[in-house]
Amino acid sequence: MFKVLVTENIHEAGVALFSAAPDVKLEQKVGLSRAELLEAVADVDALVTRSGTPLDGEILDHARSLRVVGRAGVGVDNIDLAEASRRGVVVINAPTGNTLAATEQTLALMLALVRRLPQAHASLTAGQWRRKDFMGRQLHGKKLLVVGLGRIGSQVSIRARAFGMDVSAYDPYIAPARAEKLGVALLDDLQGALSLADVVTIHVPLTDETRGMIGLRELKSMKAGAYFINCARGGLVDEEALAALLREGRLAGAAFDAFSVEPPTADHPLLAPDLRDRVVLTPHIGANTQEAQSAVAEIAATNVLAALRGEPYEHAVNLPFMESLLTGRKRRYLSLARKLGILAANLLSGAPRQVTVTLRGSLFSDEDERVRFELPYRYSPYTVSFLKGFFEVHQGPEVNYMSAPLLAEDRGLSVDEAKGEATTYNNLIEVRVSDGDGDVSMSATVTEEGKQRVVGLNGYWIDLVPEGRLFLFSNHDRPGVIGKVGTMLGEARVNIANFALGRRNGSGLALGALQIDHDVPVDVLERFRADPDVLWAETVVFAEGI
Ligand SMILES: NC(=O)C1=CN([C@@H]2O[C@H](COP(=O)(O)OP(=O)(O)OC[C@H]3O[C@@H](n4cnc5c(N)ncnc54)[C@H](O)[C@@H]3O)[C@@H](O)[C@H]2O)C=CC1
Ligand SMILES: O=C(O)CCC(=O)C(=O)O
Repeated sequence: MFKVLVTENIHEAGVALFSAAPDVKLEQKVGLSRAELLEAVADVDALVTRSGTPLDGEILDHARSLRVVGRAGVGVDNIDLAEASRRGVVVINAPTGNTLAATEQTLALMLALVRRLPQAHASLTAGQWRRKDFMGRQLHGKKLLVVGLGRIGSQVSIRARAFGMDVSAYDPYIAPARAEKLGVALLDDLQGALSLADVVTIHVPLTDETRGMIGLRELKSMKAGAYFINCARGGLVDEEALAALLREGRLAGAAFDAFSVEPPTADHPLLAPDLRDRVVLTPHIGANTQEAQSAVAEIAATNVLAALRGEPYEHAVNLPFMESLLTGRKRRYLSLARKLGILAANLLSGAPRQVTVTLRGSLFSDEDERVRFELPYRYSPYTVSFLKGFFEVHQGPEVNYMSAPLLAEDRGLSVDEAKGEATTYNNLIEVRVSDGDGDVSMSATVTEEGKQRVVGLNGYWIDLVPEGRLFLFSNHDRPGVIGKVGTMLGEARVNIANFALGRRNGSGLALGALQIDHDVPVDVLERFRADPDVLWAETVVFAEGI
């Protein structure tokens, strides 16, 4: 039975899916204090939230059984993604469900702002009839700047163009072709773009990069008499600076649906009584339509249930890739990369400083492995899998695909990736990892029959099956060493299943790799290491099922 806790009001469409699930025990507790939330999360498998439940490290610490967080909406800035990832908690959002609701709210705010509808309404309902006081501006022919041309920004652009607006956008992360298709001019300089627009609307997520991206400098770059709309997130815009520019009359008006503190306190700069004529403010209701709420709740519930049940699901925001979407062949390489990580962690003597993963061959050239993890962890699945294997040797099996890139970051391990042409093998993964003093290099492939092979180790060509228990050593290439290995293992009653040797011509050194059926006793290993012909020796164990 999965215990699912819903901490906010989500639409009945989502609640019904949980209630109907025979394997779910549903609890809905809305408006919990922090102390109550800490207690309530203790034994839940999944949490479902909207934007009002902050999920930070402390709460995640209390949620010991938590595996999935479902966010019935888009923005996940209320969830500490890194902390969730470190604990192996998958965060799933519902990015498509409320796009049109937020779009329509933006247009509603824009119209309300330029025609001063809330002020006119308030005046009329107060018994006044002041037609000449409510002289507005028309949108037709005006320049609109859309900051963030994603789902909502695109839909806003389409509608603004239908109003006869001249639309441009600032979004360094989208393809120019996309803007072109929308009939939107893509500008690459934010300050310059701001200076041209009559109306600016922002639709970016709140991230470390975007926090405060519209500060005093940016607001001052805006055209005199322009309008600013924020139907995205508080924290993107310096509200204090905006209020000051509105007060000076430099900007004509601002409409906000989201605030840096929600609900905003009475002394919030945009709530100042002298600005009431110039602002339109709504209490974060951009996604509040029946249709959007029903859609996001259903999307979130469906995917949370699938994730709990181990079935394929969509919209995980902190998973570097979906293993189930990779082909069988790619999954063989994924597991091979993890084994290279295990091998490297056993062979490297110091703390890792730098790793380079090079993928060679056509298997790695397509784009279906697009990494969706938050910046700066946009690594290929194979790099992530290598890191997982590497860290699990010393950190234990709880290291997962989400936490592995974070562990690299935490430990100051610099990760580089490269792609290249294949040569001897159709596809090949090469890894070099260094600890500052020395390094370990490996290359590995999967044969046509699907067999994994390590074909290069520290510059030696070798043919090593990375399975079960391995005994690896490097030695002076002199007669008698192989005999000593056989005698030593025989005396310790360790059976040899496979024996691979590599030589580097002219080096006078050789490398041996044996597959063995049992562990080598520690004293036997130490005696072998002490042999003057032996440079180093290690045993490596690959758990079954990797
Ligand atoms: N007021 C409300 O109730 C709602 C607010 N939102 C907010 O709107 C945001 C946008 O939602 P979607 O359009 O669905 O997201 P999206 O992910 O489709 O679009 C975001 C766009 O911002 C761009 N971007 C990221 N960093 C940028 C930067 N530094 N400068 C310029 N562009 C940048 C991205 O490239 C992307 O194209 C959400 O993250 C959420 O915070 C979403 C739904 C409802
Ligand atoms: O879910 C909410 O409470 C608001 C919607 C929103 O801001 C979002 O989806 O990012």
